[in-house]
Amino acid sequence: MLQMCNLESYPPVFRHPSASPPQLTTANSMEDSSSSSSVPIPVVDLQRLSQETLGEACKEWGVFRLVNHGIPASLLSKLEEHVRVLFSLSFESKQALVSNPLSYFWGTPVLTPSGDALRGALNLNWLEGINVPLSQLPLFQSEDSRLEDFRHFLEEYGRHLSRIATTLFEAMVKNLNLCPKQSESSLDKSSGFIRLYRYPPRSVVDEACGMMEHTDSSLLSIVHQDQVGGLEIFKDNKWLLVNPISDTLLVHIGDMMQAISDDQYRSVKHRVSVNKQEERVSICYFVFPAKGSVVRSSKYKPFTYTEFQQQVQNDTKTLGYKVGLQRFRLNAPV
Ligand SMILES: O=C(O)CCC(=O)C(=O)O
Ligand SMILES: [Fe+2]
Repeated sequence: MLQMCNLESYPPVFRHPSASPPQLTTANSMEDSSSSSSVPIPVVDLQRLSQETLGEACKEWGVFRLVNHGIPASLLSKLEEHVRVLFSLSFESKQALVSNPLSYFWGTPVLTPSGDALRGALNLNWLEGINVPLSQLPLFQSEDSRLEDFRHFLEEYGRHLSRIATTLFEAMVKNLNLCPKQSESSLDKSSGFIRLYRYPPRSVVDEACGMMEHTDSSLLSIVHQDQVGGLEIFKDNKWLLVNPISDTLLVHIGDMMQAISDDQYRSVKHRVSVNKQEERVSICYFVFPAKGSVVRSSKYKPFTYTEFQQQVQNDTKTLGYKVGLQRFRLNAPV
């Protein structure tokens, strides 16, 4: 039986009883897909930043939990509440209300630079999302007072995320002994965007996939997930469940950070599984290098983020998935 409570809020393609997300697959026979509930993901304290903990987390894991991040718990809970209310509106209302520069999408997390969904030929990701380019958020106007409040909370949350990303990035630059100029030219605060996601429940399929496995193209990604959980990371040939801990953010190293660290830091592979009973909501932030600045690395050919993004889009269109950094690796097998 379909457990979605508010059926008309879901995109039509998810409502049909026979519609199915793909199942979570195992990448190879060595891989154990069973998830563990007590994964010792490293914890980084933003108020007392330890270079040693940070460096180890980025090198060994490519992901860490962030505590003492300075975001008031009340802001996060109000924002999460607004996200739930917004997603619970009818599909048609969301299409009408979520307008430029925001965009509403479903079935894929890959968007074109103008915010249109880029669905690969292959698999439907069991999610809907709202894309929020932070630098353009002040342009978003709505007569609806709920959306005005929502914009206000997003702006406040965006300011915190930009502060956190800058602090972490500067610490990473130090940790990697990169020249300090790298810090100015590499993290472009105005590139930051927020993705709000809702993953509908799906009871008829075991191990249903909400978001296919991938690495983020960003420098850094900062994730807040609700208490439902479902995010999994790939480590030592195993998929590990990242159980939610309230008031704790999750920071992922992205592809751009892996490149500028000369592969010392790991862009962590992750995915999202679908809960059988409850919908899941997450609020994710991504930040990038300035589009035109050249990413230099001893491991990759020099490239700009624009070129990287273009390649990801082409691969998604033609192959159905992202190849990523491998496309730019020096001496990559042809
Ligand atoms: O929903 C989540 O927790 C993760 C989303 C994600 O991995 C992404 O948008 O790249
Ligand atoms: Fe991701």
